[in-house]
Amino acid sequence: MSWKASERLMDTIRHYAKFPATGVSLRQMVQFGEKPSVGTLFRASQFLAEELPIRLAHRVQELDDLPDGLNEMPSVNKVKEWYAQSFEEITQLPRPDLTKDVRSRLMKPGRAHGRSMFKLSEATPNPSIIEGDGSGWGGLQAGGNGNGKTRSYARRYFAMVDDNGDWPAELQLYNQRFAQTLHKIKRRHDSVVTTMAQGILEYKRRRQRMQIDDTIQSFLDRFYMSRIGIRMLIGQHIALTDQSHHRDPTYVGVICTKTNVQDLAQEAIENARFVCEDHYGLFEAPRIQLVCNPDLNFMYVPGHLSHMLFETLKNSLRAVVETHGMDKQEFPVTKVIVAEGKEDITIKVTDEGGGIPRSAIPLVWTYMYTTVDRTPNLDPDFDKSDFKAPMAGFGYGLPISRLYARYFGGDLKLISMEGYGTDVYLHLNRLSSSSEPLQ
Ligand SMILES: Nc1ncnc2c1ncn2[C@@H]1O[C@H](COP(=O)(O)OP(=O)(O)OP(=O)(O)O)[C@@H](O)[C@H]1O
Repeated sequence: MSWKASERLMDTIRHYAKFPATGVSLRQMVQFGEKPSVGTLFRASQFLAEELPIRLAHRVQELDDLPDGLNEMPSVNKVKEWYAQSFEEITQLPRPDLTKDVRSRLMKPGRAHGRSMFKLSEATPNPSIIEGDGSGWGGLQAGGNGNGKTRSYARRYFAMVDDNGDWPAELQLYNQRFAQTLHKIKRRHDSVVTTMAQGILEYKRRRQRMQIDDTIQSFLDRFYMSRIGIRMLIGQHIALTDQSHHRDPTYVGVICTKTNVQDLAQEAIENARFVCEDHYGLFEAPRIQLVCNPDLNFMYVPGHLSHMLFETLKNSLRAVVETHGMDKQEFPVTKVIVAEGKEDITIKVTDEGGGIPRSAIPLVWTYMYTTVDRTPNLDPDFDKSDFKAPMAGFGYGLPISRLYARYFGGDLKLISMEGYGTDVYLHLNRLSSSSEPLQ
């Protein structure tokens, strides 16, 4: 790798890291509707052009400050450079000069077409931003065309703007270029989880540690949670910008306003059983029974839900096969029960896979805890797609799934009866107005 962060860039990063991140709720993310206008997208780009560097800067700083030599591990450094490089790409992207007229149109609220708008909570005001330079851009950027003065109106994620009349071509062009940059960044960060895992392995080997301590555990929780948020905002923005092909009208970006739980659960069951058959060379994987109202729909990110279900089901199937023996004719059936409440949709996965000893329960939430004998090779290409995983092996399945659940205000809980089986409760918050958890 030839790219290296300069001291000047690191200074800018340290400056951005002083600002708090601004949370965005699922509800705010869907306010764009199916096809946002050029002006509305441009406003979102303005917000992200500041918000993403702030979030990236926090991570660079935190990676830099990791204790006990963890910050010196080659893979940890590699991840840090990716964050710094992405920071630079966003902050250096040339921005269009806006005429006074365009600026005021961008500031004028538009009308929602025939539908009532959700009431929006204000974004966290940024104390370091001074009102009034009129450039239409916030003033955080030290490089690029930032002129040193600042204003605050751009610090809002969703704002429907006045769309009467055409927007100048530069706006559209900028939106496209911004989305392309985000796309490149998203790809760069595809293998962050495995590369960080590699970094932790390097550290464990160097320090001869069996487990990671609480500081590192909570760092990883924060780090991966932040990654989910960054990828959510990036993925959402790319999907909203790309309006070239006809999309399902129930989708707003990567959010589906009518995520059908039964369909998704059925698909996750099939995938987990397939992986299980493949891994153990079974003619037929243990069966899984699904109890779910077929009409149950709610607003969620299908990709996240698939991931959580697939991970927990895989764990159950593995436990069932390993407890009862691979050559067993008939395995006990794992049950998936979906309950619909006003607040939560809860999915319970009940298996008869022998459970987990009580002393090991806290460990299942730690990164790198697994009962797989040999952790598979950490192939950097392994998680090129966000939601693919082998049968088992890194000890990331449960902690990462819990982060996905918590990201939108839900949770993941596990209760075991050692000697019998395990119940996993996946709570999904259906109100979805909770803001992102930011540390
Ligand atoms: N349903 C279950 N029954 C019994 N043990 C389980 C169950 N779910 C998880 N475990 C235990 O918890 C450990 C950690 O699970 P986790 O999903 O985090 O990692 P993993 O499955 O080992 O690897 P991967 O990162 O590929 O998911 C497993 O290795 C297993 O020992």
